[in-house]
Amino acid sequence: MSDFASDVEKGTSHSVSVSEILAVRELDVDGGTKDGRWQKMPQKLTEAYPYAFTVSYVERARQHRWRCSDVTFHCSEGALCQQWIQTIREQLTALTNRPKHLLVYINPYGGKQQGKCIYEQKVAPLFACASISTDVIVTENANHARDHLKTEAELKKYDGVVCVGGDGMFSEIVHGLVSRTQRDNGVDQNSLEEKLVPCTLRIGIIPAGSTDCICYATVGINDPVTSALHVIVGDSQPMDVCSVHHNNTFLRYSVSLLGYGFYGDVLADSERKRWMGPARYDFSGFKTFLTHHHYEGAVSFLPATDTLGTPRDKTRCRAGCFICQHDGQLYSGDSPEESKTAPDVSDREYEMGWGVVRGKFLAINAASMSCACPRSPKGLSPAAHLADGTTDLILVRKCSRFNFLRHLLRHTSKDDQFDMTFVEVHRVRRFRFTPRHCQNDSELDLRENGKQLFSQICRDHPACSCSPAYSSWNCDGEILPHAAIEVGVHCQLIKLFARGIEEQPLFEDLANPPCAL
Ligand SMILES: Nc1ncnc2c1ncn2[C@@H]1O[C@H](COP(=O)(O)OP(=O)(O)OP(=O)(O)O)[C@@H](O)[C@H]1O
Ligand SMILES: CCCCCCCCCCCCC/C=C/[C@@H](O)[C@H](CO)NC(=O)CCCCC
Ligand SMILES: [Ca+2]
Repeated sequence: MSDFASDVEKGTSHSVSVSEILAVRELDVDGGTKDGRWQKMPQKLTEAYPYAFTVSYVERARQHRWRCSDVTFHCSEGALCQQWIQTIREQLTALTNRPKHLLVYINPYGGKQQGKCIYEQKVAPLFACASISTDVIVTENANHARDHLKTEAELKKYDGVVCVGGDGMFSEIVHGLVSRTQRDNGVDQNSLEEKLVPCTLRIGIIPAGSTDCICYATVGINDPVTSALHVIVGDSQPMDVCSVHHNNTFLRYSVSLLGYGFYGDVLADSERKRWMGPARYDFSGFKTFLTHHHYEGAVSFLPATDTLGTPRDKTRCRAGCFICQHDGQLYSGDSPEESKTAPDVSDREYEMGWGVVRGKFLAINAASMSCACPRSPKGLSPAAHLADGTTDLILVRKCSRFNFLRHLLRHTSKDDQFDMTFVEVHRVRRFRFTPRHCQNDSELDLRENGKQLFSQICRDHPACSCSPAYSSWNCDGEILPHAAIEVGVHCQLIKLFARGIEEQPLFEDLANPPCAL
């Protein structure tokens, strides 16, 4: 290296894995790069080492953030300099997991309506630097991206799909890709018994929504630059997808939260307040908490008895998760923790391996992943796994407002939100919900009429404390039209440009990172 000098401080060292190099650029003697960028160089240095190249690489910053850093190497011989550039380029080309051509959908109306600006200012320059070419579609209406992917998009041209938006926008991409894959392979989505065919294209999420829990729970932070860098290095994170059915008819897919009662009511109320932006969830959350409605019905579920780990253990799904690497097919040898610590199950019946719980519920939530988000950094089910083929079914029975508030607040602290007598949680592969007052096909009519009747009565009697018969299902931020549903988990049906949350080094001193090459 005697023919080289780097612009990194003398005496420090810095190693970068090739897999985290983003690009290498040749510099002109005057500091300009071939792609038009310009860099100031000390005159003494350029005299002794007139040839130079710059390596852009991933640098880790605080709280799971990734940043793009540059280091420039100066060289006295042009041929040697070219050799280095050539060798690094060859190494980068050999990384076959990296995308070269991407299809990008931008929702200009998600979150704070910053999607377009976030993409153009923070993401597009990074993709260009890494020589990734893109076809960009700014959506014109809801379901534009879904329908384009389902029917028109020439998927063979691409190495992945990127969505700029929130969980709802991601859900559109999932619906488009999964439906297209099943259609191309002749698989009937309506049958819960059918094994769905996994999607080959990976999906990248550039967070620009209101909750962005899928990004947060797979990367550890909602930061567009970090997510773009995970796309560039070609990360891959498999994810479970739930299919939701009603009367043997497919309704929707869910990757994060399926919530009836509290989260369904929050969503139904918040949809009318989209103009408020992300704050609509705080407003509707508070309002729904005050209404304190409960809903009666029966939940049947097929417990995942053959997996290692339970919803109450302290292990967390992190990058390279051992449990997810085995598709959730591991058997621990111990009896499941839930059978040791199950709360009052007096009204539960076991039939053919299925459990049944009947009662009045404030919330019925199924979390296929932790659902961690800035509002709740540990999430609805902190020990849930991204890709183990199970979902955590959380049943919150009717309790006092005070106790429900304690339960909700525990989502924001270290305390265990499941350690309460009125809460139970089961790791399941399938479940069904049947609301008490409807068990036939005319459910929807009954529901619509019932809702109208109820809201009329309650408008007439504002102090009324009774609950309506039905809530709605919140399916990743979309309202479902039916209360009675059956749900099955499809293990690792999709893949993201992510790697799961990386463990933080114990003694990280990021204000003073080690640096030199
Ligand atoms: N051009 C568009 N006009 C109107 N709606 C759109 C458009 N493009 C997408 N949508 C819809 O907007 C809805 C919300 O978008 P998105 O998920 O990006 O933001 P959000 O709801 O604010 O965030 P989150 O889902 O994280 O809470 C999605 O369900 C999507 O179908
Ligand atoms: C009174 C104190 C209350 C404190 C409670 C904090 C609990 C927060 C848990 C948040 C869980 C989010 C689950 C993710 C759901 C997403 O699929 C969906 C679409 O983006 N978002 C919501 O439904 C938005 C849901 C927003 C709920 C508030
Ligand atoms: Ca899961």
